[in-house]
Amino acid sequence: MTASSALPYQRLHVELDARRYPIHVGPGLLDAPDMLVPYLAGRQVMIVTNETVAPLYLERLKRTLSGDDRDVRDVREVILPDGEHTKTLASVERIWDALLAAGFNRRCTLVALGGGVIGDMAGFAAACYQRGVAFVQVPTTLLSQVDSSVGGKTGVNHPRGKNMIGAFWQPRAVLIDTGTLATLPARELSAGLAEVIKYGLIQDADFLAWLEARMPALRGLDVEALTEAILRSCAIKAEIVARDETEQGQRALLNLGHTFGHAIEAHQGYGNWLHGEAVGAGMLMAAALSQRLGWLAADDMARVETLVADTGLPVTAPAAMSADDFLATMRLDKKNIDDRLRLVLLSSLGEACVYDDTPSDMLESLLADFPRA
Ligand SMILES: NC(=O)c1ccc[n+]([C@@H]2O[C@H](COP(=O)([O-])OP(=O)(O)OC[C@H]3O[C@@H](n4cnc5c(N)ncnc54)[C@H](O)[C@@H]3O)[C@@H](O)[C@H]2O)c1
Ligand SMILES: O=C(O)C(=O)C[C@@H](O)[C@H](O)[C@H](O)COP(=O)(O)O
Ligand SMILES: [Zn+2]
Repeated sequence: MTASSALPYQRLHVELDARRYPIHVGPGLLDAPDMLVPYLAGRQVMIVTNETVAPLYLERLKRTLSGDDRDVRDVREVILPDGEHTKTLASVERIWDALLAAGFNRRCTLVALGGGVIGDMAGFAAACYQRGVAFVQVPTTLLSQVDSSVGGKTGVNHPRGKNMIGAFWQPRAVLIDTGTLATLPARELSAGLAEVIKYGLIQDADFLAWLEARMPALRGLDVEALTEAILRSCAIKAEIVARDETEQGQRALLNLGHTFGHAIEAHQGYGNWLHGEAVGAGMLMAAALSQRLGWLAADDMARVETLVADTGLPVTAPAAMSADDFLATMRLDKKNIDDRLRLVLLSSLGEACVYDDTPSDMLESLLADFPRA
């Protein structure tokens, strides 16, 4: 971070009937037992992390969770390999194996320490272990802080499609220590900013304009700008999830750019392209299609292109991917109903819709014409 933060920690809530849970945001929260311990189900705690994040933050979290003489907890860890390609059922089995080896019961809590890959897998492991145990999200990438730690989508990839195996399973709390962003590689920061831009595009034109002005500060790790981006993003996500927890309707708007992006990720074998990068290119494809439908003006399209480029994200699709490659994966997308492709498109900047009537020749020509590199 470029500035040491005088900001206090802040808190939002996800309002899900009786299952309201907090999102704590602030610097140094990894060291704050008050923000974590009240959300544990019992004395058994399994931290799920990976080999990149463990050397950075595991010991601090263990100290915070371990308790004192009066209140001792059994805190274990499972350290998984790193990378999107490891987001598989086999990795989740390693979590279950560790839980059983430790003799953990239904009153245990899983704590996900890491990015979205760890959070999605730990959440899914928690959803299934002994038919469901508590879990807490401690996200350490920008992407996981603004998106994946909130809302309860958990799961793993399948070679044929992204997040194809999973469950909705909400965390008991989300603890966002903004200090962890200091160690995040610049490329991962840009990937996280893709999901931040998404919120502006789908429902907040003012936020979009703020992002255009503040992108250099965000990429420069300005702590106040990042904190504001996290709070505004989480507020939008929490509000959409509260309206439509299991994606019966409006939650699908959070999928802007993902139908195209998931096709890129699956085609690449979940390597090379980061999720946020694929979403960045996918949002450009969705915007370009919206322009062809006559919904987005050329000036608006240019604003989206400039913002995505200024974020350091790819503005082209992979050279090796044909229109048919895109369509093969897009046909398996979870949003589709019967044979109809449902895409999230932009009705204007700051407003999105789910649309299932795109003329197939228009989509095919967009997929063929979109720039490749
Ligand atoms: N559940 C949801 O709602 C949701 C939403 C968005 C994305 N996702 C999923 O999230 C995943 C992407 O998440 P991601 O972008 O966090 O990727 P990631 O989990 O792979 O993390 C990115 C990289 O950063 C490293 N890292 C994590 N924290 C770090 C830190 N503080 N300092 C240094 N390195 C650190 C990780 O080890 C990894 O190498 C995808 O699988 C995507 O499908 C899920
Ligand atoms: O929370 C949601 O809903 C989202 O769609 C957020 C997305 O950013 C995220 O990538 C999510 O995992 C995609 O879900 P999927 O159902 O399309 O696999
Ligand atoms: Zn996403």
